[in-house]
Amino acid sequence: MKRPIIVFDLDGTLVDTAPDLLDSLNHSLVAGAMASVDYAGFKRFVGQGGRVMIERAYAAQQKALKSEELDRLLGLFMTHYTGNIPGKSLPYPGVVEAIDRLESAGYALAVCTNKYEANSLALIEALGLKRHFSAIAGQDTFAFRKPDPRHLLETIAMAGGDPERAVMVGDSQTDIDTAKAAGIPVVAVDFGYTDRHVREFEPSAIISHFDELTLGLVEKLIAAAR
Ligand SMILES: O=C(O)COP(=O)(O)O
Ligand SMILES: [Mg+2]
Repeated sequence: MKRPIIVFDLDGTLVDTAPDLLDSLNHSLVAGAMASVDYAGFKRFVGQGGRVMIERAYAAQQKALKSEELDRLLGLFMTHYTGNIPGKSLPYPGVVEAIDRLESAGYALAVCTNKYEANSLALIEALGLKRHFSAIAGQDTFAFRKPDPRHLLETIAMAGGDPERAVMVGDSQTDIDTAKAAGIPVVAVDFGYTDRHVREFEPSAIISHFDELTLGLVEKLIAAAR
């Protein structure tokens, strides 16, 4: 029997990875003779993985970027980021308790992220959370990635979850658009990485702390979606 499932985004939702992503982004930008970026810039550039983050930083500084140079800088970013895992990254307050609560109630848990799969696995493992997740799918796990709804639907399938009893939890427009396109209710956290408030993207619900991700809320969202 397929299980009800909660699918989490990773960066900015389950784990506050900003300090490490920002350090690695700036490490690669400085190597490309670019100005480094601050947290506000980072929040605009993150969301589609390292390659797009570097491309967006160049575009914001109106600098041309050849594809070989992008490959080189992405390599530097990846080596720096991967070698530093878990760095300063920590789960957001209440994540561990929410995981326990949902698991005890019979929900399968999964991660659907635009981070690379290897980095996602290494980070979740280093934080001691891997055993809780039935599937961890990154941007390179399938041939498509968020906002393509198949990334979410295939993650649910990989985890043995029931798409009719599924909820996505995310921090960005990408997550909200993905879930809506998949016909799955979506809870937005309002503390993640987006330069516009998540309410503008009209998620099914908004929470400001994982304590608010109650069984009552997910049951209500699943019932309303059927
Ligand atoms: O690292 C990124 O760019 C995005 O990662 P996320 O999908 O887990 O938010
Ligand atoms: Mg995110």
